Amino acid sequence: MNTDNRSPPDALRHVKHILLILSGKGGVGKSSVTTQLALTLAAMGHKVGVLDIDLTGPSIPRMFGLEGQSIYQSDEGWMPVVKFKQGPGVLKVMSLGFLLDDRGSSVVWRGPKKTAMIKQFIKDVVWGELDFLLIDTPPGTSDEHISIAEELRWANPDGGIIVTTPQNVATADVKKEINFCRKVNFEILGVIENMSGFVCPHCAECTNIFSKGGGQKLCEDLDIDFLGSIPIDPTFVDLIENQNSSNSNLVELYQRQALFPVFQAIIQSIHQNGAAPRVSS
Ligand SMILES: Nc1ncnc2c1ncn2[C@@H]1O[C@H](COP(=O)(O)OP(=O)(O)OP(=O)(O)O)[C@@H](O)[C@H]1O
Ligand code: SF4
Repeated sequence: MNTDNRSPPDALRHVKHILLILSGKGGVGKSSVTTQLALTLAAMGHKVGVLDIDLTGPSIPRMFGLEGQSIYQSDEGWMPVVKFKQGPGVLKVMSLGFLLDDRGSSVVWRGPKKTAMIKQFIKDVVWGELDFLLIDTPPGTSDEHISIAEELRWANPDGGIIVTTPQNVATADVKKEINFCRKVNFEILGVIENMSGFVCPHCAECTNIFSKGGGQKLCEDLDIDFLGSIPIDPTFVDLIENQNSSNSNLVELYQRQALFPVFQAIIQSIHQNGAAPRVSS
């Protein structure tokens, strides 16, 4: 186990990119965006890990249809749950949700216990080789954020992706998230505007329910990248809500959804923002 706090933890030595998914407010679709980014990357043939550090309301197991799964602890550490493996594409998931006995309840923990758990999540999960590790954080800036910033200090993460909705785009919450990234020296990879318009299931026409262009304007004003907007897509909700743990062809199902090309474009703009891999292959 890693004891030198000036070098990246051993568990992250073979991880090429580390991205944090952040949001100023709850319910804007941060976990959905994390899930969709992971599925898109896996469908593109990447090795992907998802780490859910939302300790008070871990929703990632439900999003991947993995509720009820338990974690195997080897001599090296916790083995993440493998959701998908096909060709070069792999998707592994780790969440506090897998470690809770009563899966319906959320956890009320004080700062030191949260810090200890995040430390373990960063140091003790056996990811192996990954192209991307996506870290789903709780909304706002909380103890978990401070701890993750501290734990990743020597791991050189690529940076944070901020998820917002058109209604929340210009609010103080988003700006607080941006300030947090700047304070802890996380690169801001850009902003994703979620629930931006509604795609009609009948004719696929996109109607802008709220005003459009706020995310782009905010990014221009603050000199950060706008990564793209994601419409409300009822077919995606069906996919997430109706899957179960035996559904191993989730990635193929996902590729057929209207949102797949949207996420491919977002990943392309993340690439264009150009963080070099942390490790060479
Ligand atoms: N683009 C979208 N189209 C349709 N439904 C969506 C979309 N994005 C998110 N949702 C739905 O909105 C709800 C909230 O999303 P999600 O749980 O991802 O939000 P969150 O920001 O992670 O919330 P939390 O505050 O719990 O962390 C979920 O039911 C999800 O299925
Ligand atoms: S967008 Fe077109 S098909 Fe969809 S509900 Fe409106 S009128 Fe009907």
